[in-house]
Amino acid sequence: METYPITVGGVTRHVPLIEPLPGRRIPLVEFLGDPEFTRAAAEALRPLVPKEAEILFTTETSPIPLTHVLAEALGLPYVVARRRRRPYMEDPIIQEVQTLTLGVGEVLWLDRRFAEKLLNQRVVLVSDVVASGETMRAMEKMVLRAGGHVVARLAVFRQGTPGLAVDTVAELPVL
Ligand SMILES: O=P(O)(O)OC[C@H]1O[C@H](OP(=O)(O)OP(=O)(O)O)[C@H](O)[C@@H]1O
Ligand SMILES: Nc1ncnc2[nH]cnc12
Repeated sequence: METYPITVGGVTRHVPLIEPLPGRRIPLVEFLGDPEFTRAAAEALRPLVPKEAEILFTTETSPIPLTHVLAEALGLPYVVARRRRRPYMEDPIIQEVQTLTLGVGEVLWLDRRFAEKLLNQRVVLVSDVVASGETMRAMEKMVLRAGGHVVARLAVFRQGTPGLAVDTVAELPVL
């Protein structure tokens, strides 16, 4: 399998080059199962978190360990939007995502008991990769619908030109 080197915070990984759409190859970022890479990325993002931040908000799947490590370092709680409806969800916030970066549309789900944690809070959006920016846009809508205020949008890697402003610490190529 062809790989591509990606580096953040002085830690390098040779990750698979995938082709989610014909003629568009991208390095696949994955934090799951890699504590050293995850810690390096969280440390790189940490200075970008505004002092007034009260809670972090992320999505399944790969950004979860990243957000967990960052939240622990900051002493802040975090909330995770799911990518599938779970049977125990009550009155969830349901948000469509228009992204086709990986060739599929998505829906994000946030159980009301977690949405309540965002009410009147200063929220930081956290992701691993921002490409089209549509996932971030959907996350922001969810925070607004939950009654929170977004004070920063952060991702480790930027890929191409996202459709909204996101602070990042490294670039990914589209090959
Ligand atoms: O800016 P966008 O074009 O919206 O792309 C970025 C999104 O894509 C990735 O999720 P992915 O679909 O890989 O989910 P996974 O972590 O569950 O594999 C990433 O975690 C962001 O959520
Ligand atoms: N390079 C990438 N790695 C993982 N998830 C992604 N989503 C969009 N681009 C991605």
